[in-house]
Amino acid sequence: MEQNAITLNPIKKVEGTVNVPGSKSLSNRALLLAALAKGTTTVSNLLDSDDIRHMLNALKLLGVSYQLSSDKTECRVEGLGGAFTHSPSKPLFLGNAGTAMRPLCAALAASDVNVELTGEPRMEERPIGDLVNALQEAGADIQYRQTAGFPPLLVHGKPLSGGEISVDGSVSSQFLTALLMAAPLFKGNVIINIQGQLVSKPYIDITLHIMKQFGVEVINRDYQQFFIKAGQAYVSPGRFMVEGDASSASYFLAAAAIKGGKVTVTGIGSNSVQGDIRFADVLEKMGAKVNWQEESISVTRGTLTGIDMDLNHIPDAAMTIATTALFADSPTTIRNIYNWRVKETDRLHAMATELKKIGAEVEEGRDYIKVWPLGNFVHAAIDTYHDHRIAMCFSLLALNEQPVTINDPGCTAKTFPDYFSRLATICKH
Ligand SMILES: O=C(O)C1=C[C@@H](OP(=O)(O)O)[C@@H](O)[C@H](O)C1
Ligand SMILES: C=C(OP(=O)(O)O)C(=O)O
Repeated sequence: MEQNAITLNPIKKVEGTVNVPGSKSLSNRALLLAALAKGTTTVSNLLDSDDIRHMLNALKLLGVSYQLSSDKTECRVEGLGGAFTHSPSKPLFLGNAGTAMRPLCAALAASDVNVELTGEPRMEERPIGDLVNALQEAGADIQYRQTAGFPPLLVHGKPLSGGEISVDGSVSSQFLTALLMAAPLFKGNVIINIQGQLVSKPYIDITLHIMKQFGVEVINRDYQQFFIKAGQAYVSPGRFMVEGDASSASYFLAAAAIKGGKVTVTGIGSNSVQGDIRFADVLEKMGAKVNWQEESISVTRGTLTGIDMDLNHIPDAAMTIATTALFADSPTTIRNIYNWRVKETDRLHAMATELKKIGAEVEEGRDYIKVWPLGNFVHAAIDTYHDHRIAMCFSLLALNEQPVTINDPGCTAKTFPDYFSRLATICKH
């Protein structure tokens, strides 16, 4: 259900500290590996949001036992000690959570279960064919319920023997992540060869990092080939602490770069395994002052200058640059972001459309966006296309002299349900 629009009044200054909620990428990976591991895992600082709820609901239907704390940020998962064994009584509804759909598809294909994977209408437009092809090459039985290459899927899981498989990495890194996380369920050695140019590469580092925490080693041959030796199994690390979400941090850091005051985000810092912390380097390049601590990042304002950069390595946080660019003194070009088009919405088109509404000059290319600085903002109602990041990026427009209206602000529930109230804690009007 859509929420009423909110209007943010012009913000004069931002100042303060925000503790960002747990990382979506780490929360869903941790829950899945905890379910497959031997032993009990306590996942701490779990994100409480729609994407995580979909993973938790799916695990419950798959017969995984867990206890969730009353504030839903800690989960004690009883590991199965191997593949799933229980076929759910109804389809697993995974909303629009790529980090649930893709990894569950691979893990279930290698488990002795029959299951249907469904999602929101947009999920039925988000590609999964490259992952299904790779799994079918490994002997998996997966069928498309409606349209070839897209969910919903019927997975007739069975033990898979392993061997050499290839996956195209040029649409989403989540396909490779899914194969890597499922590989220890295969009986033999697994060799994964990458075809095409691997996108969103740092998310693979998150995957390898967490697999290691759960006791599985992957040999990474320069992101071209991955080798997972047979006989490895996930073992609970006891407790897994989820770091703060680096993409969620980007909005507060950008606000400081535009109109600080000093803003500090805690729960994430120089120690992070998430590629999206490199967003702070981009802000620095634009002219903001960035201070790194092991568990926090602080930003203060600078005179912002436009940049021309390939931001394929930070696809989610790169959206924040597209609205920050309005406040710079020269144009900004964000390159190599074709896969913005296959996420929560066609983000390249949506960003360009909404930026134009507030009077900005924008060029939308096949795989890039160019944004010119804006002097006179026009008050507009921003459509959010069920995309949490559009809502959060465009909230930054209130750092000018005009208000901004955000339609359906509740869409931030995908990864950051209380985003607007946390933003309010650092705003001075
Ligand atoms: O593996 C992950 O946790 C993610 C990978 C990225 O997707 P792509 O690999 O599809 O770019 C990112 O956009 C998404 O929000 C989370
Ligand atoms: C692309 C995103 O989500 P998903 O995990 O569904 O791919 C995102 O959070 O920006």
